[in-house]
Amino acid sequence: MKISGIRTALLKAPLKNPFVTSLRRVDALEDLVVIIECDDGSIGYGEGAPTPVITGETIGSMRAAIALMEPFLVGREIEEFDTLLDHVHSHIIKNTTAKSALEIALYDLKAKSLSLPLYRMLGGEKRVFETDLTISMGEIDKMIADCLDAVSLGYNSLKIKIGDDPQKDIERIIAIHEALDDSIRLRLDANQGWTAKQSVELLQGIEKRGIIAEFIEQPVAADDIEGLKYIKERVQTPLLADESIFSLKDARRLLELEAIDYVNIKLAKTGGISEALALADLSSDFGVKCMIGCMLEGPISVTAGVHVASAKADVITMLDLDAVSLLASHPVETSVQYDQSQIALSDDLGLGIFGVGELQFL
Ligand SMILES: C[C@H](N)C(=O)N[C@@H](CCC(=O)O)C(=O)O
Ligand SMILES: [Mg+2]
Repeated sequence: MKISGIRTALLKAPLKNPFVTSLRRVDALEDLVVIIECDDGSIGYGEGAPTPVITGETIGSMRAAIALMEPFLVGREIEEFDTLLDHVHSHIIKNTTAKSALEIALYDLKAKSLSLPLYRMLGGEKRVFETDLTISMGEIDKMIADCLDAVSLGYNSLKIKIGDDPQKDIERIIAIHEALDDSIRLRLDANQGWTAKQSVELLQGIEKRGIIAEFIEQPVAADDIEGLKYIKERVQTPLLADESIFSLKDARRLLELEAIDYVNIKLAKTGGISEALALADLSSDFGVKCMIGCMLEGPISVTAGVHVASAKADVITMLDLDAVSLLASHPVETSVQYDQSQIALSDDLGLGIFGVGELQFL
């Protein structure tokens, strides 16, 4: 099974609602699909959504990074899998979403070459997973209405985007907590919006009112490691690192410092599946559980995340793989079922992606 070509295409999809965090507002999904073709007709699908404010990438930079790696991959056999992964990672630093998109397509092909669903190749099982749903940051009434809608659709965990204004954030959390049944788990994501002091004041404030969220995600700037430690020592709410952890080195530092309670693994940050698996193993060695998350991205890369969740189900105990549910429609044909909070893996080979509809090839 020899790689005969690599093509990239733009995937554009409308959202049900604008996606708003403290870092950015997005009105429609635009990401990059990677299609690796082999001489026997096999196709591997990959995908990645550039998130300039988090990974520093754009569609243009992803295309350029993939073009740089292409000559090292085309003409090689899928059976040389480890060498292929090595090429993805060794010719350029950073560019993690581009690397992830390529890796996902290579893993899809490798699993197909073994006639296995990807999760089986990775040692996982066919399972149904439960994801949360993200509630975009906005006015309190709208956020409450969005939360109630999500609950009526069966979501048990809501990820509340905050972080633009600590005072307003307290009001949002209190109002949302009051509006919901206690059984609904609240995950708070400030996307780096607060200082360490503000985080402690705010979290202690809501804790005094009896509100203990499932976790607070990335309250402070990505490089504010001392800030994370300062918060962890002063609040009861568990602390989850997102933008602070891309690599194993990032994670090891935070885990050794005991500065966090949970790790958010995203393929777009780790540079794909291989490092995501290693990050789950490293966290497990430290006795720390993980969430697998996603950017605002499409069904191919989110599905890759579900396979990883299956492979590392002992340590990946939480899913934030809601990006497919945030889309109003998309052209990807997949046998992995996305039904609101429920995501069900299938028996199909590789990722379980059959086609990508009409895409704009670049
Ligand atoms: C979509 C997912 N639930 C999410 O919130 N992901 C990111 C934000 C990514 C983006 O801006 O595209 C997160 O911070 O966890
Ligand atoms: Mg986050």
